Amino acid sequence: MADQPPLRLGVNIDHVATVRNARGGAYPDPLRAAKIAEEAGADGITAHLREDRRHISDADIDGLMEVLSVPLNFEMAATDEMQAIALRHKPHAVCIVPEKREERTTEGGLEVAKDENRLAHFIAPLRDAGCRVSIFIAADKRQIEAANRIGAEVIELHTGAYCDFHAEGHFDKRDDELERLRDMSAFAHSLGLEVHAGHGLTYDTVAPVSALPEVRELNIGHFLIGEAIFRGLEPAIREMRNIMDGARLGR
Ligand SMILES: CC(=O)[C@@H](O)[C@H](O)COP(=O)(O)O
Ligand SMILES: NCC(=O)COP(=O)(O)O
Repeated sequence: MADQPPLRLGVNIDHVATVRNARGGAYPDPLRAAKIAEEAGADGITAHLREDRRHISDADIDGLMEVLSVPLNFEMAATDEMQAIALRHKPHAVCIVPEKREERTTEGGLEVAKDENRLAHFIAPLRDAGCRVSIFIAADKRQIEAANRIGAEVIELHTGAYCDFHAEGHFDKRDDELERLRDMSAFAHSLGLEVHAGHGLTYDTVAPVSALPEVRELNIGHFLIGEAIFRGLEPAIREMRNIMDGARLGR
């Protein structure tokens, strides 16, 4: 275990903006949260500029590009509007995610296999602009193969079902999902893809995913922002970092 490559933590600050937008003001500031996350050991910051701007705003992305000392992973839907914003900023990374206005949070992964030709043309200029392109998908062989064919360098496996089964106490189904994540991360790695994972991860669910040898980065947000209410953002992130590192080292 000890010779595994380091596991990066991307802290998603979307839901600092959710709290800010609840009152329509400027507090709490997602940029301040991002700087605290940097101090706490985040290897990157993730922000999802949704079409409906329910949390992260265009100004937040402008500000993050100005103030961050760690890479920005810009999550976006595969739309012309978002592509233009990404090409204007040229963030370190873009992650293409599915989006439905009526959803409460990201449901499922991007259906790459049904939209290969359009997505291949959509991500090409992003890669040409130097952005590392990631595709947010379910742990599904067909989607992984399609993501590889369209030229993505990275896939991010959706861990929502694994986390939900854990929270609901359906531990057999949880373990089946974890097995799927294990198999599909190894399969994606065998194709030469870099493997990330995220969505719904908590202190109780992060260790087994951290121990998957091919996983290089975890993106975690909602739980950390919630936990920050009780213990502060820096301690919340440091605890997540400790659990990830311990699992990686087989402790
Ligand atoms: C793609 C993903 O899993 C997260 O970035 C998630 O999108 C956070 O934003 P929402 O909670 O608005 O879905
Ligand atoms: N891509 C996953 C992410 O950025 C954070 O998801 P969550 O921890 O907020 O569910």
